[in-house]
Order: sequence, then C-alpha cells, then structure tokens
Amino acid sequence: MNYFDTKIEFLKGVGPQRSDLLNKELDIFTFGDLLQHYPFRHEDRSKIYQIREIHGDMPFVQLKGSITNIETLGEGRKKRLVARFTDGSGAIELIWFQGVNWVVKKLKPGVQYLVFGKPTFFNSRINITHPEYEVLTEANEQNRGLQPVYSTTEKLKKKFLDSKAIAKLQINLLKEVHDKIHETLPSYLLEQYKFVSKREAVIGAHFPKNTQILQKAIARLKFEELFYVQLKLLQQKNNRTVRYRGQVLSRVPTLNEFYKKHLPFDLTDAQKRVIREIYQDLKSGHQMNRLLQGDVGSGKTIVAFICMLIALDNEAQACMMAPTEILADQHYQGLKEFADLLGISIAKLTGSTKSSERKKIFAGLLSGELKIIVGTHALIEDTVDFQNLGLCVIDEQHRFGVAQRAKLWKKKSKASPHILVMTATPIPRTLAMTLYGDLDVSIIDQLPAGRKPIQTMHWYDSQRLKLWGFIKEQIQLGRQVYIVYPLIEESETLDYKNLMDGYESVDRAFPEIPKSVVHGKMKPQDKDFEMQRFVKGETKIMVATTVIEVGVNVPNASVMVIENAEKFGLAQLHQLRGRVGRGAEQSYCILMTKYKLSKDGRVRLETMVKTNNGFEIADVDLKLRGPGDLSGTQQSGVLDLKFADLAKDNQIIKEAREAAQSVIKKDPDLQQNEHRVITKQLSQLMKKGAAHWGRIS
Ligand SMILES: Nc1ncnc2c1ncn2[C@@H]1O[C@H](COP(=O)(O)OP(=O)(O)OP(=O)(O)O)[C@@H](O)[C@H]1O
Repeated sequence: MNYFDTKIEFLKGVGPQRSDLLNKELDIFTFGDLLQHYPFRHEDRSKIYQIREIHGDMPFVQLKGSITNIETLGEGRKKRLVARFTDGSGAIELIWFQGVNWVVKKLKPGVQYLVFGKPTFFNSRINITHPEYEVLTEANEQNRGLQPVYSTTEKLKKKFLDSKAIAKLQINLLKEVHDKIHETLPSYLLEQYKFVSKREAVIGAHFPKNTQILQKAIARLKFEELFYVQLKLLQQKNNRTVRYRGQVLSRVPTLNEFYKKHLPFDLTDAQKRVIREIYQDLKSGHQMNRLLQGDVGSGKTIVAFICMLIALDNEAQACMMAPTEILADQHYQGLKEFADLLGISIAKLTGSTKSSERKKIFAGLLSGELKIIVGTHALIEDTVDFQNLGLCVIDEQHRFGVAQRAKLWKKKSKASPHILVMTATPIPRTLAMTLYGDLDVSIIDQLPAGRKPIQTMHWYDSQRLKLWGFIKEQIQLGRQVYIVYPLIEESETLDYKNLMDGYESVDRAFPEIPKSVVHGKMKPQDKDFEMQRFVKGETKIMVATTVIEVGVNVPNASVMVIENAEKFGLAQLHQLRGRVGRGAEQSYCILMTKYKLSKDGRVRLETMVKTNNGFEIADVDLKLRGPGDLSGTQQSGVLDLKFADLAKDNQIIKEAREAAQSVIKKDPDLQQNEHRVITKQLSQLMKKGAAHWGRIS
C-alpha cells in the first residue's frame, strides 16, 4: 500500500473523533488527503504593529503586549468581556461576546500575549472583537512569518477543528511523510522551468518562510496540476488516432452537385478552410475529433451541412445533437432548408417527439433510409440505433461532456463516427486548450461578405422617447425590431409580468404596428406561430424573453433592444446581439439600463459597446466571471483544480501544454526512464479518480 493511503486516524493528534470530523466535513480520509488540504491563503505574521500605528481600514494586525484590566459587562445576550490591552505605545480593547466564561478563565493580566485580529473603531475607540491570542514564548516569537489559513470544519458544531488545529496536524504529518514526498516531474522539466522540488513545493505551500518561497511553491504546483491535465488530454488524443479507426469518407459526388447547383452564396474563405480541414480528417482513416469555433452569424450551419453531405456520400448517416429543444429545432429548420434542395431525408428527435413518430424514426435510422437526424439528448438513448452513423455534429454550448460524446461512439457504425463539436460562443484560447484539449480546433474567424459591423449603444431608461423614435424610424425604413426582456429563472411569474408590462408600453408607443410576443410559458405551437409571423415579416416588432437567444435567423431584423441589459452575462448579450446584423443593412443593438450599475455591469456594457469580436468578449467574460461560470454549470468543478486558475494562469497553461506536447512527442508511450516519474504519478492520479479525470477520461 502507498504510504499516503494510510488512514488519517493513525496520524498523531487525530484519533477517532477528529478522524470522523475530517472524513465527514473535509473529505479527508488519508495522509495524502490531508497533505493536499492546502491553505487557501496565508496571513503575514512577520510584522508586529504598535497600537499607535493602527488606523481605520487595516485588514488584520498583530500586536504584542499585556492585559491591564478585564471586566465582564452587560447581562444575558448583551453580556461581553472587555480586556484592556496595552503595548506601551497605546491601548485598545479586546472584546468577546461568545465564550465569555471560558476566556475570562484563561486571560491573565500582566502576562505578555501575541494578539491577532481585525481592528475596528467603535465609539471613537479602537477594539478587536474575538481576537486570536496566545501567550508569548520564545518559540512563537521566532516562528512568526506566513501562517497558513485552512478551511476548517463546521464552526457551529461543538467539536471543531480550527485552522490552527489543522496546521498542527499538518506539522505532525509533514514530520511523518517528509522523506516520502517524491518527485513527480521529470528532472529536465525542473531544470528547464527552474522549479523547486516537489518536497520543497509541498512544504512551501503549507509553511512558507517568506512570500518568495510561497510563490515558488505555488508556481510549481500550478504547473504540475495543469501539466498532468494536458498530458492526459494529449495522451487521449494520441491514443484515439491509434486505437479508433475512422470510416474513410472520401467520395463527394452529391457535395459537388450541391456546390454546382444549390449553394445559396459564396462560402467565405474561413468556411472553405474549415471545410478543407474537416475533409482531411474525414478521409484520413482516423477518427475525427474536432472543435469548430465560430462567432455568432459566421455561418456554421452550412459547414455542418456540408460535412454531413460528405458522410452521406459514403453510405453513412449523420446526426446533430443540440443541448436544448429550441436549439435542436432551429438547427433542424436550418439544415432542412438545405436537405430539401437535394431531397435528403431528415428528421428531428427530442423529448417531445410522439411515440408513433419515434417508432418511424427508429426504424428509418436502423434501415438507413433516414439519413440525417437532429435532436437533443434523446439521441443518446439506448433505443436509438443507426444503420451506420458516420458523423456526429454536437452543438456543445458547453453542456455536454466527453462521457456523453463517448456514448455516441458506441452507436452502431462500421468504425467510430467522426465527431465535430460546434460552439457558437467563442472560448478563449487557453480555456479551450483545457476544456477541449483533446480535440483539434478549427476556427471560422470571418463573417460573410457585406455584413456591416453592428453599432451598439448604451442608453438609460430616461432616453426611452429617443428609443421609441429610433424604432419608428427603422420600421419606416422597412426593418424589423427585437425587444428582449431578461429571464430570471427563479421567478417565471415575475419574468412574465415584466415581459407583459414591457409589451404594454411598446403597444402604447406603437399601437398600429403589428407585433409578436414570445415567451417560455407559451405552448410550442403558439410560439412557433408567432415566430413564423415575424420571420415572414407580417409582424414588425418581436417582444420576447431570451427564448430567442440562439439560432434565430431573420436577416431583415436590424434592431436588437435589450431591456435591463445589466442583468445579462456577456456571452448572452453577445449571442442576443448576434440575432441582428445578419443581412446587408446597418444593424443596431441598444442596451437599456437604469442609472445604477455594478462595476462588473458597467464593464460588461462598455465591452459590448467597444467590440463586436466574440473572442475579445469571451476574454473579458472569463476575467469577470471565472471559468466555472463561463462554461456553464456543468463544467464548473469538473476540472478540480486546487491551484491553477483558468482565468488568470494563461502563461502557465501554455507552458504546461507545450511541456506535455514535447513529452508525448518524444515518448508517446512514456517508456523512457526519465518519464517513469510521470507514469507513476499518472497511475496515482487515475487511481484516486480525481474529479478532473472524470471529464477527460
Ligand atoms: N458565406 C456566406 N455568405 C452569405 N451568407 C452566409 C454565408 N454563410 C452563412 N450565411 C448566412 O448567414 C446567416 C448566419 O449563418 P448561421 O445561422 O449558419 O450562423 P451561425 O454560425 O450558426 O451563427 P449563430 O450561432 O448565430 O446561429 C444565415 O442566414 C446564413 O444563411
């Protein structure tokens, strides 16, 4: 057994009761778990302040002095202990509201204490409430420095382990395991990046002597963490090309016919390049695993359709999977337009498909008569089987994981189907490297010709009359207008009211103009009816909640008004704005807000006004919200990174990827002696089943 797997109850100072606490509340079961329970910050205790130096907004101070007087004041709930504390330069009050009886027994006037806490001003006097304190000894006077702060067990319970108690356990543990902390990176990487050893890093992350040591420790641990994520991703990518045969999809007769007779517009150079990249994969004999990134409106649908045609031209079927019914529906409509031109059979399968229709679809897929299927998760159910699935397009929107993708591979086909993952929200490069590091990447970085950049304005509610005037003008020019209200999922009723209030004021402003209204509570067929009226141009204004966020395509709509724009995230605002600017006319996006905005809110709106570039927006979004939020709830916590921050550690992510790439290139099967440390560590990580391996294995 690995020494680090020793049960935590065998550590000096733990015992059954504490072991139970550690297990239940901190998920610490073994020596290894405790060692990896790193402090979330350090407090600098190297400096001792003088009382006269204390001023208003200091976060924490450490003082050395003695107590001159202790008294208990008040009764019942107001009872408090007040100790007067002096260091010769001045005096302050130390106050306790809780544990009064206990503290009063412990504090002794005249004894020298080290006191640590946050000073506050109350009644023009300085005091520290519930300070930490300890009797000054030679040892603790010398040991001052950076003190680790650990997350602790639940404070409200009777028995609880505070940060100090955990630090003591860590000291005991480090004594035990010191000689057993082995290196986990090859020595040439340590040299190349001038990293400290693993042992130094672990000790430095818990008990650094100074900030420099702490930084060095963290830098190495961040790198290591990201290096192993990257290594696993690249290994997987590598293995797949060796292990999974892909169907050779090389013939393209129908595609040629489509190009000659039906192509509704010239493809952009970026679309052509991406199609070439994909075609190379499809005919290579290896399974394709590619991420297609394209900004809103960059024309991903036709690219997906063309790839599907290649599959069909080689006696295979194709599917497209979307994260929501609405999206599945929109993709279905988009693809059907092209499929109908060539008489290709296409169907849609979602949770709400009727069972008689389902039966027909299943039979068609199995016999091979049905060529293209578009749907939601329903597609990965076990009942769905294909005659020969050749290509699977996944509109990911960050909502599916690799595990689900893998399920699609198991569908009946001659070899693993080729996988094309599509995202409409650009992902910053370093984040894509980590979340989709096992995929090749193609980017459509060009919009179709003739598009004018959308002009974005930020107006306040007080400018509403100007807004109505502007809308009127645009409608007179023959254009159509979206007015969107936010969807705050917790309160559907409130959303509905908000939308309807909005609708009424729009109605009052434009009584004669035909309008559509669409919201989440409507029956699908009513929604469809209203959408169609707008698509056909029968209605000029579409008042809606964010149900229209993705995929809606009405080129004549040139104005997007977003009400309460501060309530939307950047990616969402960008998606919504992408609903206009799809035709040749100048388009506008107007962000309406109240006056008071949060700092982040202001940055979001300024970013929208400043740029139309989805990648730039994604970068700002990542900085504001962090990767967890950006990539949707499913992804947060998937990469269980203890040290690295995907939003901030760009440089380290790049280095870790480069290092992993060079290792795999040099020694794909990790056979070389110098890589023994890597194989050992990898198997350790796999055994532990760390959360992040869940996503990428
Ligand atoms: N090369 C092109 N030239 C002209 N128009 C194009 C071209 N490619 C696509 N289009 C049109 O541009 C519009 C947007 O395309 P599409 O819906 O595929 O975009 P998308 O990338 O899926 O964006 P979104 O994610 O916003 O839906 C459609 O009306 C489509 O027909």
